[in-house]
Amino acid sequence: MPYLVLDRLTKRFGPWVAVDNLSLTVEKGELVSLLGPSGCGKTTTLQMIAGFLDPSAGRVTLDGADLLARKPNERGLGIVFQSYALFPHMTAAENVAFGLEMRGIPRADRDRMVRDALQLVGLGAFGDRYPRRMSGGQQQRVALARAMVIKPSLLLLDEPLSNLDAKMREEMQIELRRIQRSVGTTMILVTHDQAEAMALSDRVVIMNKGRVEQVAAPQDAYDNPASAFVANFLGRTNLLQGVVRRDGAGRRIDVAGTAWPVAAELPDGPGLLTVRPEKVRFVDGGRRAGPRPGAGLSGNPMAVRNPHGGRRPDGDPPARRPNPAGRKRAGHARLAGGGHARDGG
Ligand SMILES: Nc1ncnc2c1ncn2[C@@H]1O[C@H](COP(=O)(O)OP(=O)(O)OP(=O)(O)O)[C@@H](O)[C@H]1O
Repeated sequence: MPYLVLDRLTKRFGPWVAVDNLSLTVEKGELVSLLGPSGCGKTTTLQMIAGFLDPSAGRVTLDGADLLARKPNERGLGIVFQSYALFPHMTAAENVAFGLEMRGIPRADRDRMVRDALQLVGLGAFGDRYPRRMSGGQQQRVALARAMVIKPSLLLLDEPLSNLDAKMREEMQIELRRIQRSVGTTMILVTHDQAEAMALSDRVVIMNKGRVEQVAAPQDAYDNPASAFVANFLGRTNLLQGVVRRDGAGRRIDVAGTAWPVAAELPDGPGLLTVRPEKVRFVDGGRRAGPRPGAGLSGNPMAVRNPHGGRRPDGDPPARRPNPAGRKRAGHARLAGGGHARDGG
């Protein structure tokens, strides 16, 4: 049974639907990111899990129990926000200890737990330091220690690294992943940063206008985007219009006279071929013109979606190696490079 289940979760603010029928399951120990542009409903989803917002419809269960029936402070969740929200008049250790005190944990246990938590986030020597004398990254580590010290059944992270400079953010990403792996805490991370989600997550939930576009492992979402939105949102791509149909060799998409193999489930009709710029190699009449000897239009993560129909069903990935021979292949490279590529060759 999945550990966390969001079942058709919906949040309306008046007529505005911020989260629309969102369903998701998360396994114990997973780190899943909610990723999407500003306003797509990531924080609203997190706040419904945390209990700060009541859903308009839907259910949330954690380890089989109905989470919505519990008050926020009875849910056993850890939460880390973008702003570290530390008490400025308390040392790092006192900040971490605060939640334990509230829970009535005896002093001796508390001291040991605080020490362990600060150690876990690499701040073993900083217990006596006040927040104002710590860097942003260190303050966020204290906030993380404070959330982890209660051994939460689920840790919710809302843009926790977005206040940090680029270098610190990268360090903290590595640190967060290390901590998550070593402790095995189930985590939901809200971020609008594609690279962060790709680097940290077991799976990403790509959201758009309150709805889920795709749930997949990061590389899979990049290689096999379920929609044009996902293809565009995760890195750069060229979207080429074509027509999906079946011919003697199987199902293909015809783009400007060249047929490319695609997943068998795609419906007939208009479709989009996505070609990542880094997968394009140029050739000239079969002679080498690109960086790799003998390479034509190579690689090729590409996915297709019928823009007027449903999404590509999960299952067979798109064909890996389109192989129209010789000049035809070169023609394709020119089409992609000359017509659409922003970074081709
Ligand atoms: N209290 C509220 N009242 C009315 N509308 C709201 C309220 N809270 C959020 N919204 C709207 O719901 C939508 C989703 O907001 P949400 O904060 O969940 O987006 P987000 O994906 O987290 O965006 P960001 O990355 O900018 O934080 C937005 O259009 C927002 O304006």
